Amino acid sequence: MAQRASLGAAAGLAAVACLKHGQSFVSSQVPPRAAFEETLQASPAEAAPALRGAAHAQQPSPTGGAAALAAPAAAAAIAAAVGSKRRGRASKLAAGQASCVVPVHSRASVARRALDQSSRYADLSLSEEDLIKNGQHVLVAYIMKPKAGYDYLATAAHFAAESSTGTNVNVCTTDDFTKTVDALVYYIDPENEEMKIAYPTALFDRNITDGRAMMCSVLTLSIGNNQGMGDVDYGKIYDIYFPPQYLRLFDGPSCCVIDMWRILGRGTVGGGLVVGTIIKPKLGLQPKPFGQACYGFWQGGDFIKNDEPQGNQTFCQMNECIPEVVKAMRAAQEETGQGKLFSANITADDPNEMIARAKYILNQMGPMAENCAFLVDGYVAGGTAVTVARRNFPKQFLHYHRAGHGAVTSPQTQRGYTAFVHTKLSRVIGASGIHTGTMSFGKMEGDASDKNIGFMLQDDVADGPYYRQEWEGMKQTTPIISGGMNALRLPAFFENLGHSNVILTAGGGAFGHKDGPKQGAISCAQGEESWKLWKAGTYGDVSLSDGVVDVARRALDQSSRYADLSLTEEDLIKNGQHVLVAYIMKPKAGYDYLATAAHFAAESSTGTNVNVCTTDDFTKTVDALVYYIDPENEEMKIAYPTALFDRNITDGRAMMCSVLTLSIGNNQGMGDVDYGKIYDIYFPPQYLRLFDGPSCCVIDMWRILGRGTVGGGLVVGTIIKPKLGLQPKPFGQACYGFWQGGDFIKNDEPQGNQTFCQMNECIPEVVKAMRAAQEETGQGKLFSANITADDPNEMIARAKYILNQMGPMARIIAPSWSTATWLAALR
Ligand SMILES: O=C(COP(=O)(O)O)[C@H](O)[C@H](O)COP(=O)(O)O
Ligand SMILES: [Mg+2]
Repeated sequence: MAQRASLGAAAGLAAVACLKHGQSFVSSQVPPRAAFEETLQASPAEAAPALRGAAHAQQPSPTGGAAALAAPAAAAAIAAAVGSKRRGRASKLAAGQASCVVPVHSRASVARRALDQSSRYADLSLSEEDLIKNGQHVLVAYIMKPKAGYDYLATAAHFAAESSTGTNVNVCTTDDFTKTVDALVYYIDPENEEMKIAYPTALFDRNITDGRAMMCSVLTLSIGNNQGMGDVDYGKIYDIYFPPQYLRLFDGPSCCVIDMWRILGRGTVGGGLVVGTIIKPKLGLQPKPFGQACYGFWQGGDFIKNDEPQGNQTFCQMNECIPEVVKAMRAAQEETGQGKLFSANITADDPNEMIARAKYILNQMGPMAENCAFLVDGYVAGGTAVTVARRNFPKQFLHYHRAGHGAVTSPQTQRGYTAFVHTKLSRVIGASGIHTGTMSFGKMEGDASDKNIGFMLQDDVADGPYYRQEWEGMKQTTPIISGGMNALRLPAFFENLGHSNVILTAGGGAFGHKDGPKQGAISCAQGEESWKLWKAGTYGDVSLSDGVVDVARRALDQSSRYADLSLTEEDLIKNGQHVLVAYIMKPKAGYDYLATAAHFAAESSTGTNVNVCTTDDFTKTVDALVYYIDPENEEMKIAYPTALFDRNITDGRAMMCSVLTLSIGNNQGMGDVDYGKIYDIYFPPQYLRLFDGPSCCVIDMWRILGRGTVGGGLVVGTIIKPKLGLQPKPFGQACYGFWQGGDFIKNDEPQGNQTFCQMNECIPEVVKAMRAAQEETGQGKLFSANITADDPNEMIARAKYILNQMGPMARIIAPSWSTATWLAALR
């Protein structure tokens, strides 16, 4: 115990030595090895065993007592913070869990106090006009608020530092080059919480395979670690500007609504509304009724999409369902004499599965392949999944469904980015169409001013809330309007937008129509027609929206179907057929708790906001069920039958994106839900085993480090700093320096193949450093190389290149992966 306390004191002291007065722990001229020695000399003797391989004379420090337990105290503070986020729900914790919270000693101020870096990371004399004219920066406008007591400019500068080349302290490895790629705060308005940052485009990672840009790198910096900084209360992106030169390094869309118009025989200009639906029920149709539902709608409508969770569920496997769709399409085309369109969901965790699905579907479609779009759940599966579709199937319309986006875009959250930003990014990465909600005319969250989203997606020059974007000929991404839409709501929607050249997907609006889907489809086409007639003055002075919006938002009470409070958790767990999810959920003011919970479960499984004519007895066997509510503590628990979740066609295995699409998908933007957040999720063992789980862990590291396989203790690691801005040689030197005393180095999360530090020069330096350090210390060394990219082929190319360079040391490489959208989804 005494030994532990003294080590704790040492660690605390080391931290103080490094962070005191916000100074670097050494001057930047001192080489890393000497720097390390100097730090050690400032630490008490007990520090030596903790810092492997270093044996130097140590002097006891007079501040040792005060700094003691700094590290455990920090851990306690984190535990306390997590606890406080759960707002007093500690009573629900098992007694044993609560005991892990230890008393908080005075510490946080040292750990959290940020260096004022405004002299380096802010330049308020820069003009936006010049930045745009020079075309070398991505500009990002945030609403940002520092935590109480923090200075606005200093916090903004810390934000820019953490989002580019810095951290919360100065680091000895920073050189003159580094500073040339600093992100700079160029505007602040503390009163309105506005902050603008200019990111040099050189900061962003570029493919080794084709030199093109990747959105994950833009996100990793602009909305990465800055989302969890201790001195920032919140920071959310409201606009983002891409200089045209850099914009052109992204794929952009390859198809859009114009291709649909052509297939529908409407020419290529102003083809008007593509009348579409979503097969409802959302889940729970078997192949035959699924095909019948398609056939019914195509009697009157143009376009059908898989609802976003529909894929290869055990009860509706693709190899039975797609042939039914093809049959229905063929028949409908023959009978109506018109082209028909189908958007098939190919989302999966594994890109190979996505490609297998797409190929299978195109193959089944045969000569109708052009009539087939591919749907990707682009928020939960991330930009990588979108890129799989964009790059492997550029001839197919790429349908971006955004289920789950509300977790970061909702006006209820002050972090993340807005729906405007999310949809704008989708055009950059190549979506042909993306859901844009209904701009307040349907059931989901939204606002009439969201029509700006439509303009940014479709026009060649458009104004965002802060920036004017020139797209310079990049194709449009067509808005897909969806969420509680029906014929009655369309005219006011079009009037607000100013045109009807968009795609409609009305699920409940078609299958909830009292005369069935054919009439539902025809009524939507009439919605467009009647708006045109109204505009022409045919109906005189009549309001388009009176009495309509209210109906759109009022949810049906579905609690008799989607809630069963008599179910016990014990039995659900014993039966092993359900994934159980515990939420903190609050309905909007005026909504009943149980009814909203049931609507939440409906939207997350087999239902929507209205009853649909296609629901059958089988459907109800896979309903998600609310089995527990505690309105006072805002607690709700839902049991999801495992049969609801999509399974690979290639190997029958499970995929996490499907779990997320249902459990934290559209329910994140419902008009009657104030907020809903997952606090726990339980997987029954049978289903859990359908996931891959880890293949390696710290045990492998211990083995490589020569510590056996049990209780090998701390792997002492670092992150190469500066975060960005090191060129290959100094990068290798930084590695060499740390490996003199430590075990493990990771690429900082945005480091990849920046133009100033390309992989084919940097990795050889790392290999050289590793070889030397291993020889000199006689110990194994570990490196975690960042292989993140939008394109999985790029990821594989990186991994192969790195392994190849490592040669016999390949076993000690850990690929590191950081897709910001995934992290956001899981947050
Ligand atoms: O299934 C639906 C709508 O069904 P229905 O027509 O029955 O309401 C879509 O997934 C949501 O519109 C997505 O929302 P958004 O478009 O806002 O992303
Ligand atoms: Mg849907």
